[in-house]
Amino acid sequence: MTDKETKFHSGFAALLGRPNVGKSTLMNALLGEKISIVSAHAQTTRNKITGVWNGDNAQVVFLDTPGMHKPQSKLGEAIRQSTMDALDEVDMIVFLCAVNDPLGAGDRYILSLLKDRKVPVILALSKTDLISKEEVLKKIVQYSKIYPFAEIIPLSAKTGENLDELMKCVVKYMPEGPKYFPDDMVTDQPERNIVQEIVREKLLTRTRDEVPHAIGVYTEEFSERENGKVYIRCTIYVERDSQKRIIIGKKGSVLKAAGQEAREEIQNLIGAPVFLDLWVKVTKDWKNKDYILRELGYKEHK
Ligand SMILES: Nc1nc2c(ncn2[C@@H]2O[C@H](COP(=O)(O)OP(=O)(O)OP(=O)(O)O)[C@@H](O)[C@H]2O)c(=O)[nH]1
Repeated sequence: MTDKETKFHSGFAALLGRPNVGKSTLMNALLGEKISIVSAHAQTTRNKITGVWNGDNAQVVFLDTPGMHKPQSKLGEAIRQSTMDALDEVDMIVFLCAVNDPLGAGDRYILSLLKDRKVPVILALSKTDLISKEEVLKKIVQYSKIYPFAEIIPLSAKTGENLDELMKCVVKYMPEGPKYFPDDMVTDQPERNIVQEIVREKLLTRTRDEVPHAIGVYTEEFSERENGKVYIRCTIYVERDSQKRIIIGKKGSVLKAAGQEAREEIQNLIGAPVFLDLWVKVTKDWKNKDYILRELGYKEHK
């Protein structure tokens, strides 16, 4: 074996893209485990989630970033800032676009944020299963004209097409380095955050038309009880009384069904029986309240 083959490569890769292009789906396909929430609804990924990919002689730590867009509120600003901070720490960027979306102002905005950064950017053109090969080729040409991408890889997280190719490419740009995390660790996201994301996903899938983006979930307590059960209490923040009524539903039906589904998923994840206690709290304009942003992990505690 030559020296080159035995060297270990490792580093950090940020996954970027407009909302709904399939970042979470790709992450899950690459890592083979549900670590970040997937929903047909845009803007569901709020926290910076780290996934760890292990290959032969290589390890890649992914930072799954929230959908990037021009900030409209303090929450939006905090999300964008945390994304930009993450970009200064990575070894490379994977910019994900859906081939069936027209190349638009949103993509150009993200690329304008990337242009001053020194790290290579790979363009991953996702959802190739949705259009013909000829159309995919046209897209590749179109994108190659607007940014000096290090590589362009068409892929589908649904069918698995070119996922190996993507990882080969990512590894190629990783510097020599240590194994940062043990093999069996897929994410370093604390269980509390995963719980929040699951509860939020279950509520959003039931209420997305009525309360889009108005829900924030915070895990107040996560403790193991003597009887072996895990007690979890979450507060669900909404902005108005009317939204609280929607979240709770007739005779508590919405909250109950969402809670039951979330509980089952959390149980599977942590492998212990769970008691999930959900409380809904109306906090006007919670998206602009600094203290709640801090609680939700978007700003440092002072
Ligand atoms: N046909 C097809 N659909 C896909 C593919 N990847 C993702 N999707 C679908 O696209 C939608 C959005 O996927 P997500 O993974 O939630 O997107 P995201 O970029 O993480 O979204 P945000 O969290 O809002 O930033 C879901 O309905 C997925 O099932 C793909 O390769 N092919």
